[in-house]
Amino acid sequence: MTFSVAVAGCTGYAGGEVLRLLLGHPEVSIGNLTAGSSAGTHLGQHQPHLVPLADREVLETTAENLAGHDIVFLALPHGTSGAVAALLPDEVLVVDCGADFRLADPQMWLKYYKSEHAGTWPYGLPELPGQRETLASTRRIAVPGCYPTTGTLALLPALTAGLVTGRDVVVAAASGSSGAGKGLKPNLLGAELFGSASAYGVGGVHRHTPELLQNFTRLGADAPTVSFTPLLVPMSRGILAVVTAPVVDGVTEADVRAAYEQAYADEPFVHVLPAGQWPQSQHVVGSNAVHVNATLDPDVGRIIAIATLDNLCKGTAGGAIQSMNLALGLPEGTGLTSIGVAP
Ligand SMILES: NC(=O)C1=CN([C@@H]2O[C@H](COP(=O)(O)OP(=O)(O)OC[C@H]3O[C@@H](n4cnc5c(N)ncnc54)[C@H](OP(=O)(O)O)[C@@H]3O)[C@@H](O)[C@H]2O)C=CC1
Ligand SMILES: CC(=O)N[C@@H](CCC(=O)OP(=O)(O)O)C(=O)O
Repeated sequence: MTFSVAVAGCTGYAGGEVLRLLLGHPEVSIGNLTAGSSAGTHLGQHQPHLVPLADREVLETTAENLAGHDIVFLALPHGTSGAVAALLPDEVLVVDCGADFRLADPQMWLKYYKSEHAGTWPYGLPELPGQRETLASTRRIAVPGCYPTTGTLALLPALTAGLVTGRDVVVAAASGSSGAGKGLKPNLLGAELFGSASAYGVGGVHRHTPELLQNFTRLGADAPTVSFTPLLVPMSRGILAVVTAPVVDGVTEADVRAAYEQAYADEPFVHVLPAGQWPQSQHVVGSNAVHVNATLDPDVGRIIAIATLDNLCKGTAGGAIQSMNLALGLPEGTGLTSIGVAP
């Protein structure tokens, strides 16, 4: 049996990557494709790389067009998914790539998104303790933001092993421009982007800050604090996060090494690099892999953890399909690869 899938937001970067991966997934068949103002056009005009789907008509995003499928992916702008999801039957597996259902605290939603909170769904990060069991029995999945996935997986072993408390965490993460979606933003025009690196969302205002804190709490931190600064760098895909945090007294380099190797020993997509080798975004492009490494800076008593992933793959569509597989009872890695493209 194959599962039929509809994709809303098929003309965007996230929707396009969902479709690229679904085309290689042996257990699904691709049904209706919908978007917003592009309705009535053909997918090939927007996603020329998805050749087998080039002649598909892009439909309007309505309940009727999304009905009759086993699975619906929503790859729509923030604040759009809630209304669409409300129209879908409970038995349909709905996977939201947007932020609408990620946060548990409505006050945090209001503070960072400045709109009404749509609700909270199971979080699509299987690497969190106990999360595979939760995902296995759900019909609603909130796919994490790309920075929170990277920052959380960078610090997870240190938090779960009790090497850090989760206070005074600093995350600086550089993203490729596809993270911003297809819509042009002033700081993303070609002349400003290429040949230049820049910071944005500075001063604790980026909406992924509460998502990082929510994840750190989930990993055992008591009242965590984080200073998160996103950076835009001239590459199309990829995120590289540098995460530092004070270690508790007595933690050694050997403790750090052991914590990372143990935490990820059985993870299919998270790879701890050999000691002294540091993640590079190029190595995970096109794959669902996360490359991680960590060390101790003894002079300042801080752990330095570095992680990289492809923002459109493990950071969005790949992570979404990994969680989908769990919810469908399929092997978790179906249709996904941990092998990147290099150089
Ligand atoms: N890019 C990334 O790395 C990541 C993105 N995400 C999330 O995925 C979602 C999509 O992001 P992304 O693909 O980057 O964005 P894009 O701007 O590239 O694509 C947006 C998509 O939504 C459609 N759309 C826009 N407005 C509406 C509407 N009112 N009704 C129906 N469809 C609409 C667009 O269709 P049309 O062509 O008709 O305008 C397009 O298909 C966002 O919530 C984003 O946060 C999550 C993690 C990472
Ligand atoms: C470079 C860039 O602009 N990145 C996006 C993050 C994209 C993402 O993963 O997050 P959401 O799903 O929450 O949109 C940003 O900072 O808004």
